[in-house]
Amino acid sequence: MHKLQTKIIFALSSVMLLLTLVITLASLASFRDFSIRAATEHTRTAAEVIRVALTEAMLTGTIDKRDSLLQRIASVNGLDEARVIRGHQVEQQYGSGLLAEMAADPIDLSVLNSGEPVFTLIGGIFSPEFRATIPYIATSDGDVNCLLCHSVPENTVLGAVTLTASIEHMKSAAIMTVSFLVMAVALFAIISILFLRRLLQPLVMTANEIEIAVEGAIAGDFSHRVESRTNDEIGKIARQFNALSEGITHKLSRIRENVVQLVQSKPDYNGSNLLTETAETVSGLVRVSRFKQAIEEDETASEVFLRISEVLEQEFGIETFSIYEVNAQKKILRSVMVDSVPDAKIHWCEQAIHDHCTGCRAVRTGHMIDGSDNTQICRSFSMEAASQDKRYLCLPVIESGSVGSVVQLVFDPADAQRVRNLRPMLEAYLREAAPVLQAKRLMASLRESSLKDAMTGLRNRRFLEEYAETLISQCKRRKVPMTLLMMDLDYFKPVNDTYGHDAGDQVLRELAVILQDNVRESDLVIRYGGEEFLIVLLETDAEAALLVAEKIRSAVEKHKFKVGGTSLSKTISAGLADYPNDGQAFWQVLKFADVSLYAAKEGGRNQVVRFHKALWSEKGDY
Ligand SMILES: Nc1nc2c(ncn2[C@@H]2O[C@H](COP(=O)(O)OP(=O)(O)OP(=O)(O)O)[C@@H](O)[C@H]2O)c(=O)[nH]1
Repeated sequence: MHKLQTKIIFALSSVMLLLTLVITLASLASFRDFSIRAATEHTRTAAEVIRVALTEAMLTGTIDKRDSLLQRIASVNGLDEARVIRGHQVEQQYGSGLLAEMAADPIDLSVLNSGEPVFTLIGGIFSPEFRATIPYIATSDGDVNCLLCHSVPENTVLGAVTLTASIEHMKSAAIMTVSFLVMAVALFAIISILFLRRLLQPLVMTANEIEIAVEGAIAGDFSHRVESRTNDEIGKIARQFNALSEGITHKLSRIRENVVQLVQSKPDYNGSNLLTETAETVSGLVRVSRFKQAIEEDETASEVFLRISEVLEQEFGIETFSIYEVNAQKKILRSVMVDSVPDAKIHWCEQAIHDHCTGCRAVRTGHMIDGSDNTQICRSFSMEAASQDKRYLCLPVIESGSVGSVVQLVFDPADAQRVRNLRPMLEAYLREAAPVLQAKRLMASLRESSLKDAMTGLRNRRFLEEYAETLISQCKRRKVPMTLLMMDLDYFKPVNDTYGHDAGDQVLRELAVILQDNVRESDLVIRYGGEEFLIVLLETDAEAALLVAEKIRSAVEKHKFKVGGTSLSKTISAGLADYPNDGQAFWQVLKFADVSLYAAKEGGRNQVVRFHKALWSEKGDY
């Protein structure tokens, strides 16, 4: 049975039981009282009858026969015993009389002494009897003057009569009445309980349905409805509960739709808690928004990649992954992160994708590649990883319609479902990252181009201004030399004058290639001015730099510059100075290289001059 119903019926039964008990006790008490009163009256009457009979016997002289008189009276219905005892005065006047007429017990004695009647119940609860011991008091009033026969003062206790009467019939009547009352109360209780059960049924059923519906709601299922059975408050509760459930479902559905739009993928809520899942997705989106704010404030694309790697590791618990950056122009793919290690070698894919980014299926198709069931989907997935039964999921990061980077998750088959579940949220992160990465890359390339000379593709003077101090401090820290080579084409003005400015530009472009080809990749070739070039030879002392300068001079001398339809020979002059021998400050060494170049021009051009103190001493300290 249901708890509420049990409680109410138990309470009602208890009340009924208590009521029965009270009624029974009250009935018994009143029956007892009634029985005593009736018996008292009955015995008083009998006592009076005996007195009159005894007086009559005395007057008619038949007092000797009083014994049989008393026996006859005692046999009257309702009386069990009638016994007369003599008082002390009568005993003195007439002797002690019959044996039965002597005081038999303490009650007799106390009545004879006090002159007060005693009425009491005897015989126990199962066979109750009423005993009355009533005194006969001498009086001159009334029908007969007692004092005529008894020479005693008025009000003397002449004797007493003890009568016992059975009250068994009263007990039976009481039991009958009480039984009837108990049965009536029990009947009333049964009818009340049945009625109450019927009355409680809708309440209990509604409460049960609400309980089931609330349990469902706690588990995220708001589809349960409660039947409205009555038109009273219970029915109203059911209707209002349904309205509440519908309201929540409606609002939750709207929140869910919005969340679906934000995540751009319908989350799989099957068998899961809708409310908890939605709340978790919203929290996830808040984290995505914070992530977006953080990456927008980051300086470089590398920092953004680092944050993506932190999200993968800390939020999604993925420790094995790759992040690739696509260079669409060169069609190469750079590994920016492998298992949280920046700029690590390609590990989870075949190395070939580095030189051919289209080898990566995600780059080629621009779609997510799910290798959680079949690793053969992408041929570039590392054969070694596949042999270890690793699976993968590659998510392209689309920047303005093309793949800018790829995030590859690598996991065990047992983790496949978990990875599938977190995919929508990860995609939300990547969607936020895409425009930011694009902006960072654009900024980087703008910055790069602002530091480059557009015509020759060499670094420009602005670059030098930015990095000069860094170059010197690097050399100082690593205790390595550095030589600056200042170069200038000889008689370049006539080229412009004779062949035109475009021809002059072509000569400068070809010269830039010659310069670049004759130095190491780590050296810096800078277009310093119009036809003036600076080469920073890192970790190179002046002796070694002299050889490089000579090699360049010779290469320029041998080169045939294509100008218009014809070819042209040109020479170049160079001046060089080194750190730390010639100067300690970058701009000082540069100045000395320039002074040496001037000396080379002065010395007849097409030559290399190494700085020496004499070139500057006339001009004083730098
Ligand atoms: N076509 C072209 N000419 C340039 C550029 N920058 C500077 N020039 C020219 O380079 C010439 C430099 O001439 P000058 O400084 O007189 O020296 P030069 O004729 O090379 O003779 P020396 O340096 O003394 O051997 C000038 O005519 C400039 O106009 C450029 O970007 N393109």
